[in-house]
Order: sequence, then structure tokens, then C-alpha cells
Amino acid sequence: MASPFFRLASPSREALAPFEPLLRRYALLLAEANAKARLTGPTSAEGLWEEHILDALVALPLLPREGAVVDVGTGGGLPGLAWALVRPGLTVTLVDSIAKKAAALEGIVKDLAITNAVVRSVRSEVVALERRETFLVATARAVASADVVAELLSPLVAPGGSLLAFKGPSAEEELRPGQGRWGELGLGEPEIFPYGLGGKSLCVVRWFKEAPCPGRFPRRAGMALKRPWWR
Ligand SMILES: C[S@@+](CC[C@H](N)C(=O)[O-])C[C@H]1O[C@@H](n2cnc3c(N)ncnc32)[C@H](O)[C@@H]1O
Repeated sequence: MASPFFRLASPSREALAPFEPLLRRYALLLAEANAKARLTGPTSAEGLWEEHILDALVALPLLPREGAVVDVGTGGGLPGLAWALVRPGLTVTLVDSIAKKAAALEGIVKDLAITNAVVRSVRSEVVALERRETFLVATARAVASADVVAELLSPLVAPGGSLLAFKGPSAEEELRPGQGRWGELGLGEPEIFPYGLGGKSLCVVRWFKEAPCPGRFPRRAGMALKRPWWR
């Protein structure tokens, strides 16, 4: 595991100012949708702002200005929709296998009237077959342990691109089984970028896609979780 180059942090108020009205509207719509479809934890717009939207935006320094991004297990659009709102040059595909969540998110995207985000109600393994290695960045937040996330994301990302996983304090432990073996997924060794938010120690794990992903990935839906690739 490579040591971090720098700590991440939420963007400053000044940096966010041009996007704040749109982001606040997103927080409001998400709070409303949450009451119906249980998309994410907190139910108040303020709680969502603090715990989720600012959290999603800590990864901005690791993102390109433009290109195709996929957010696997996006739920209410985190982190992908928050990224699409502040980086209009990105084209973000928001993927969630639960139809009810995807429908609620579709409503939010429509209401925000943005054109650089699309919602897909499908499993990521299916997207990886349809659009194999065509994304510049793939991300996942609160979806699975880091080793499982790496398997789900790798077949989506073009060589030269990157994988970004939002993780808590157990990241190092989750990465341990893959140590020295990430090349089996076409990945380099992961880097951990730590940050703190609301008193919690969190991090973003980044892998570079160094080589094409072996053809045996994606495996059948659910296999990544059932039988880890490194076993
Ligand atoms: C706990 S939610 C996280 C939502 C959001 N990323 C967040 O941070 O609030 C995890 C979501 O991942 C979805 N999910 C898990 N594995 C998936 C896969 N392989 N493809 C698509 N969606 C997946 C689940 O349906 C669930 O809605």
C-alpha cells in the first residue's frame, strides 16, 4: 500500500460558492426523496449536506475536469451526482440495482435539469459487459469492502483511468488480502488518501488501472461478494 501524498478535505466555502445553490437544491430534493425511498442515512437537508454532500466532494482533487465517470451503487447519487453538479465537464453514469432507488434518483436528476448525469437501474456487472473499460473513473461509496469494490469497478475502467473507493477506518484491513496481487485485476497498488469529517476518520482509496482487466471479470452477479477474487 502506498503512503498518501496528501490529506483530502471538503472544499472551502469560496470554492463551492458558484455551485452552492444547485448543491443545496440537491440536498433538499434528496431529503424529500429519502422520506419515500430510503436512499441514504440522514433525513434533513442539513444533515445530508454535512455528512454526504461535503463528504462526496472531498474527492474533487482526485477527479479529472472532463471524461466519463461511473458511480456504482449510487443510491441517492453519492458521490456521482454531487460530482456532476460541480464538474459539468464530467459525464456521470449513476448505477444502482434497486429500481425504486434509481427511479427516485431519476426524479432528482430531472428536477435539477442537468444534462451530464444519467441513471441506470441495473447491476454494475451488466454495465461492465455493455461498456467494458470505457470509463475514465469508477467510484463506489458505502457499497462493499475495498477488495470487492476493486473487482466490481476494474472491468469498467479504461487502462490509464482510476478507481476511487470511499472507506472508513477499516480500509487497510480490507485491502490486506489483495496486497501484491492487485495486478490480477489490472490494477496498481492502492493509495490511501485520509480525511476527517464530523469527527470520523475516513479515506478515499485510489487504484490506477495499469493494464486491461482479465476477461474472467466481471463474474456473474453477486460472485464478487460470495467468493472473493483473491481466494
Ligand atoms: C448503502 S447504499 C450506498 C448509496 C450511496 N453510494 C451512498 O453513499 O449513500 C449501497 C447501494 O449499492 C447498490 N449496489 C450494491 N452492489 C451493486 C452492484 N454490483 N451494482 C449496482 N448497485 C449495487 C445497492 O443496491 C445499494 O443501493
